[in-house]
Amino acid sequence: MERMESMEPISAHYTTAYPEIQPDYGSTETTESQAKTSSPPIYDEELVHKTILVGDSGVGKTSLLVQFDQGKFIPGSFSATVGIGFTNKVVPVDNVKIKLQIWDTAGQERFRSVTHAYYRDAHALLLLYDITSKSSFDNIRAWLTEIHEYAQSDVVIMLLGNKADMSSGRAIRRDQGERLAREYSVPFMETSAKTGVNVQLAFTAVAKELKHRAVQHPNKPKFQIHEYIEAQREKSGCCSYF
Ligand SMILES: Nc1nc2c(ncn2[C@@H]2O[C@H](COP(=O)(O)OP(=O)(O)OP(=O)(O)O)[C@@H](O)[C@H]2O)c(=O)[nH]1
Repeated sequence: MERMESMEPISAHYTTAYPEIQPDYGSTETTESQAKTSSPPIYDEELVHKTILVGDSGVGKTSLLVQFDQGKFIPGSFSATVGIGFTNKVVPVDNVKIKLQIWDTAGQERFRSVTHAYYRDAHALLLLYDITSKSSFDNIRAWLTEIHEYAQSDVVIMLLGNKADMSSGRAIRRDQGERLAREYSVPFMETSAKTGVNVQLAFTAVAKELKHRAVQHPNKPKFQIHEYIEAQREKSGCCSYF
């Protein structure tokens, strides 16, 4: 297996040095005492949620992250990601700051054993396919098998059909993405790293889910990521969920 130290940084604003962050969602003791007093749970803004972008090479993982981080799309020749690196983003949710540490992985097969090692302590995985690439969609099942093998069972998973702006080259209908997402009970939406459609929504929905998991109050209804996405879909008329 390749050693992480030997890998090149993905870009200037990423770093390959990975400080071992062990997020703490709050001890059981705290949750129990909060339940007894019914006091509202307090979100710890120091929490860092490890979020990983995965999917075949070329589906647009780096582009999605650049669009989310910098609000821009850099067209031109495709340069495959080497290794793995992260960028930190703070997402405001309900007046608190959710810290996402977003890892961009290399989709190429030769890096697969390296990226597996990162799944173990991931809190969220954004799994991408390219709506113009049937093979990237067909490979989603294999990705989900790997995720279930290497990631924690309670990891937040979201399926994204990227390059939604390329309607003329579409190979996968939206309802095919919806059906696959329904089969695996994961939220789904189509995104475009080029136009920015649903890019903020994808990360915000994940941040909201992670926040609610961290402060889940026994007397309060569970946050429904599907309903949240549906509400947003009504506004943008663009995405689906399950
Ligand atoms: N039209 C369009 N092109 C996109 C979109 N997202 C990415 N691309 C293009 O697709 C190509 C691959 O994008 P990347 O972001 O490098 O793909 P990746 O998934 O990070 O690839 P690996 O690093 O090899 O895993 C690039 O030429 C991008 O410009 C999109 O939403 N729309």
